Amino acid sequence: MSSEGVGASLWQACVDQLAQELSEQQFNTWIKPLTAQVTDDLTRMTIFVANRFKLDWIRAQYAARIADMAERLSGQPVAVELALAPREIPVRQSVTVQAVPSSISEPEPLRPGDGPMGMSGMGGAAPDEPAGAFKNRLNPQLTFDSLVEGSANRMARAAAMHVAGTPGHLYNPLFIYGGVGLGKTHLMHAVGNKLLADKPDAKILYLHAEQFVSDVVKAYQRKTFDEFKERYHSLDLLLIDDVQFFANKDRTQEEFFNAFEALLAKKSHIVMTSDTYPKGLTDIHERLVSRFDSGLTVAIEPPELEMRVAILINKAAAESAEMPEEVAFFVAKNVRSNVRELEGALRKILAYSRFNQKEVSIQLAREALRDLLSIQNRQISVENIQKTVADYYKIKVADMYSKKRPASIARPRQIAMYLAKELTQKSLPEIGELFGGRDHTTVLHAVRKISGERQQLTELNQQLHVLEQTLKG
Ligand SMILES: Nc1ncnc2c1ncn2[C@@H]1O[C@H](COP(=O)(O)OP(=O)(O)OP(=O)(O)O)[C@@H](O)[C@H]1O
Repeated sequence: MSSEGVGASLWQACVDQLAQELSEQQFNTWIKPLTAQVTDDLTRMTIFVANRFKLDWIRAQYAARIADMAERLSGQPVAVELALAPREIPVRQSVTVQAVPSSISEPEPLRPGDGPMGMSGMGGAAPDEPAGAFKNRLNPQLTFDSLVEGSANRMARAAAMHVAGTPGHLYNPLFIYGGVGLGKTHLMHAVGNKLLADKPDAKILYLHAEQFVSDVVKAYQRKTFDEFKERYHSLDLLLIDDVQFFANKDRTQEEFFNAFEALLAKKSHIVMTSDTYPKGLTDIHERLVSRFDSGLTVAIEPPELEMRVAILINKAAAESAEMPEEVAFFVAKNVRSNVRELEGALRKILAYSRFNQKEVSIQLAREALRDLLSIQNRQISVENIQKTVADYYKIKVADMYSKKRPASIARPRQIAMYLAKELTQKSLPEIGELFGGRDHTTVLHAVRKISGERQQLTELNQQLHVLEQTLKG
């Protein structure tokens, strides 16, 4: 075992990466106190933890993630063991965690408020948070300043700024919707943080809809509805994330309706997010849906290329790292789905660069992202999209290139064109060529039509999700 040299720098690279991925509070509570020893051949890493409680927590929440990280950085599997720090308890107890793909190893998410959570620190209260203090659950890092503006979020951002500046007036409630990882949560925290900066006494609460459900359940069990009402109805600003989670929860919906009415009556502001626009929500009472829609409803779209580049450059600068523009373009062209994935790619590149002590370049980005790029190269070709879409809608693959125009064929063809634009790097003329030599304007029309309808038609949106998941494997 060695506590210096290449082993130590592997551990340090993991720590650096966790420092970027976790909130400051999570990092300071859980990761900072750890020490580790790594064998010189980098096959085993032993992490020392102060006590059993912490050991269990690290094992459940971080061990597999660290193993995965170490494997990516060193290019070989690293067995991660956890041990009680010898200082406290002399007998060493250890658990072995093998590096496994992160999709499998990712610990079950906790309910917000139960413990530390992901990067944005949603509801992540450390166990030793003082009892009784009013917790607004805002993450101070998620501000307007750190949110890159682009056409994808311009309207939502402007509305959110307005609400933060003059809450209780226009756009109440503000309903923000869009796909995963596009910055809805960030925007909500930004509203809260700005209002808090302007009015430090304002009573603000950010919470995930699931936390509200769990608060209703607790109030039920403990017969504490008066306290519950007191707490929610007295707020100046309620920020509630992912309200689609209220589906089928009648009592929650009733309590939310009451809180909603009480808050609006006293000119408190409500900001909500969801994965779909209000009328697209399923299993939520009509009276609530119509309330959701009674202020301003705005969408956040996936960021376009230039915005993705700007986000990468900004985030790298926030880490005091160099990100040449050509590298940012390379990454932005390859990671197109959402900002969270873009951040993940950036973290991999920076960790890889630090660990290998190499400057960030396209070549380095290619190496750091090789898994991601090989998945893309392997799986998503226009031919693959055509075949998958044809199978899904039960038409012949040949109809993708044919001139036939009945809707039962033309529509799947347009969907396939849309997916080809979304999921591959082909240009419009190239896609047109692969669809039986069609003009690029035909492809552009299809892309615009399907992406517009996707925002309005829940069923189409769901079908596209299924197709995307299938194609991405
Ligand atoms: N325009 C942007 N500028 C900078 N960072 C952004 C931007 N949009 C999103 N992010 C970052 O991307 C990550 C994902 O964003 P966020 O958690 O707000 O997404 P979301 O839309 O709430 O997703 P979900 O529906 O999965 O909760 C966050 O770290 C956020 O800070």
